[in-house]
Amino acid sequence: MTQATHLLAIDQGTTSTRAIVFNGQARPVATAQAEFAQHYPQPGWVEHDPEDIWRDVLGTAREALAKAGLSARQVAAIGITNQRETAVIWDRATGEPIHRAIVWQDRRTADVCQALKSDGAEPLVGARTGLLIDPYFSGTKVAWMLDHVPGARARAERGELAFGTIDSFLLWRFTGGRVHATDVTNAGRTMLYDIHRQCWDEDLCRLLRVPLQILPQVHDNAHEFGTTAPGLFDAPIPIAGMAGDQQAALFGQACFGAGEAKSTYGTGCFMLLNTGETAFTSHNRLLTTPAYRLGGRMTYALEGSIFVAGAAVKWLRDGIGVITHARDTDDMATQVPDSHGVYMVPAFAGLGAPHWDPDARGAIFGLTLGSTQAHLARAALEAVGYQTLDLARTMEADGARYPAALRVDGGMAANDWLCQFLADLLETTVERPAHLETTALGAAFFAGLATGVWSGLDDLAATWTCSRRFVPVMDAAKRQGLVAGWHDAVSRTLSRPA
Ligand SMILES: Nc1ncnc2c1ncn2[C@@H]1O[C@H](COP(=O)(O)OP(=O)(O)O)[C@@H](O)[C@H]1O
Ligand SMILES: O=P(O)(O)OC[C@H](O)CO
Repeated sequence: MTQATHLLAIDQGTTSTRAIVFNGQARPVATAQAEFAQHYPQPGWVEHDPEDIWRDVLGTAREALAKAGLSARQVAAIGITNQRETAVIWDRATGEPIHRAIVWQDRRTADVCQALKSDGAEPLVGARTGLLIDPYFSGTKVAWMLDHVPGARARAERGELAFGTIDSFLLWRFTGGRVHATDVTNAGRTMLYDIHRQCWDEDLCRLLRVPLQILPQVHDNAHEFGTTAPGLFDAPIPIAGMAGDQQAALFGQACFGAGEAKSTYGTGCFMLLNTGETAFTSHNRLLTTPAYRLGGRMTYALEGSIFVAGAAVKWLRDGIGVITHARDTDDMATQVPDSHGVYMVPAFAGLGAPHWDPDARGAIFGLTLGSTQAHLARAALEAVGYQTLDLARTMEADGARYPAALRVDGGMAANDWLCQFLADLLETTVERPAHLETTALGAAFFAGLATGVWSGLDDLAATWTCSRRFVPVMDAAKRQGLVAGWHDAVSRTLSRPA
């Protein structure tokens, strides 16, 4: 009999989908990737076509297995990790989405959120979910679809529709419509899930006008969720790991101890600090979120969420054509001694932590006739550093035990200039692992734990290796000057005074 020793991780991100095959030593052996279309039907709206996502997930999964020369029989399990909060509603009978997915960056429900805040709902939402009221989270997006797709609310109340974040939609498709489930980390981003009692919250469902019958079942991250339907692969594969991408990255970075943190630089940037079994409450507008649940035991994290990191670089490439490749920014930032006083505040999708200003919009300050493309590129990278610094300082202000070294990952962490700038600004060591695909690795870890490929966290921690450490070298006066300029730029970007 063929031994199943490999794991297939699906990383369904905001701009691309990756499938990576890992061997039993947690080394990637084959990767397939596909970028997909972003839809911006109105300013501030962002949508994805769930059919594009499913096509790419299946396509990249098959391609990665083929590249690895593996049969599905040699795969112990699939682990799914996903862009979080993005909401899909589909018909249970046909599996067809009733609307394009509303993406986490989408701001269309800003007014609904403002009304909820004005009605004084924020303390209840905070106490139950660990979140703030913001269009970022799934709940108001779900209600929007039920209200705007003709007949949807009535169908939802009759039990004909299912809601899920991307993980849940993919699980439904992988299992041929047999399983409607999610995991605690994705449920924890809906604004409908009580992260302390660990169940859907009826009061919040009523408040947000989301019928309970459309919600998925919620499980641990390492769990036998289901098995792939016949015909998808040359043999059925169990789906045994599921987690939101930021929590998967924390797990893939082996940040298992309280006080360990990582920052992931993809489309956005998300810094998560493991706080152990304590759900740490922020007094400075950070989020409390499930980090992972194993064997029914929850580990929590404190999270700082920045909506635009790599997205600013993508905008330089696709929006205004200043660069050809994202990686060009590394050389361009090095070519100039500084940003020439240019600051970019990338509030393209409002501002996340610690400002939570959905109405702020992006701005570039300090342009002169001497400003060049290189200055713009450098300002975009610098903005990512400054925003990370704001998160780190906010965590400190909350009294959270902050790590001695910050582990970084995500596509943008390949940028050496950015990693050095982060070390300089944060005045801390920045550690970059040998494999930047820690999000996918985290999903593989969960799937491997559920199926016995790995026996416990010690096994996983032993696989983590650092490829490069960046240590701070910038002098204090320079740093303080730069940071003061950033705070001035942010204060001029906020839609209301800070
Ligand atoms: N070398 C680089 N320097 C700067 N930005 C980069 C680099 N490589 C990738 N990026 C940016 O990182 C993002 C891709 O990272 P990825 O982790 O794949 O994102 P996601 O999972 O959100 O789709 C893109 O927005 C891209 O512009
Ligand atoms: O696509 P990413 O990797 O930037 O992640 C998106 C986040 O999960 C949104 O909360």
